[in-house]
Amino acid sequence: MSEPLHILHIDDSPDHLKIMQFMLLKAGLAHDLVQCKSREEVKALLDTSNNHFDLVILDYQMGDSTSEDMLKWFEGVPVVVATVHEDDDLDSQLMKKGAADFVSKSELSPRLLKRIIRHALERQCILNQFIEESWHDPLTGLYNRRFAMREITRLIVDKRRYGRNFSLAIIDMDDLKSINDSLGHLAGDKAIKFIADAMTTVVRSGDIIARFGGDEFLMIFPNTEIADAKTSLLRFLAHLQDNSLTVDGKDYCLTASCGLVSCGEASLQSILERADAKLYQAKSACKNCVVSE
Ligand SMILES: Nc1nc2c(ncn2[C@@H]2O[C@H](COP(=O)(O)OP(=O)(O)OP(=O)(O)O)[C@@H](O)[C@H]2O)c(=O)[nH]1
Repeated sequence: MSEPLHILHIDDSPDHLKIMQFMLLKAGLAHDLVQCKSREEVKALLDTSNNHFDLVILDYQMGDSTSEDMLKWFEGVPVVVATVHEDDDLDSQLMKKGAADFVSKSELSPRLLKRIIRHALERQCILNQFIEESWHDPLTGLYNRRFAMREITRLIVDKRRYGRNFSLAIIDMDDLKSINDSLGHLAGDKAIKFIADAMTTVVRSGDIIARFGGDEFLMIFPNTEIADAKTSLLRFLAHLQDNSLTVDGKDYCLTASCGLVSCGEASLQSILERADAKLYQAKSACKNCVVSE
């Protein structure tokens, strides 16, 4: 647990805001505290700044409605729900919806608060490790297809909201089957890893590389026009030409084919279909090339 902790406390009662401030002080955890009185204040805070919080303490009853919907607003951050309700089922109901813990305001003490915060942070740390692993491909260490789909969907929303263009390429290794057949499956795995490392070497920070499946990869270029994305892909192919894979003391030159598209107002499905069509052209032409729209 790295301190000071950045804690966001949300409660519509001025008294409870003061009590929580006091409890946190007495709990003796080094922290800085941001407090919000309404969901509008929270929204504005999350929209306008680059705030990252380590922990959120959320009042269950906000005005006439409950704050259950707000549990989704803090992905990857533990949310402890505090309430005056004495409902035996409410805690498990809230945990199922993503709350890290639940505390009754009438039972709250600095000691209990400190324990709840520590446990919530430790559990979140373990959970985040699992989440991180679930986004990665074990062979290459690259992001996996599931992560890539989520990122593309996020970029499509960004494009609609802010007009930011992005480019995307599907990359398919050339002739992996013949490597598998002649050198064995382990050498094929080594070749896949070699291609993945080459991609990692040439991309700019901020670009996203994922293993799409088998010997196919995705390169996603946020805020990038197609000409710049093409330059990165050509750099990648040149890197493959200049560096060879060594298996049993022999060097092998690997190549790949790339289908590149610019992603304007389009759906995930149509972006992938268009990129796949360009990849097909690259494979049909001569392989070891980039075909773009
Ligand atoms: N070693 C290894 N091989 C894989 C893996 N995933 C898929 N493959 C193999 O990769 C090959 C991909 O075949 P294709 O893409 O159809 O053919 P290719 O030989 O790469 O030829 P082109 O794509 O036409 O250049 C198949 O033989 C798969 O069995 C993997 O994780 N490891």
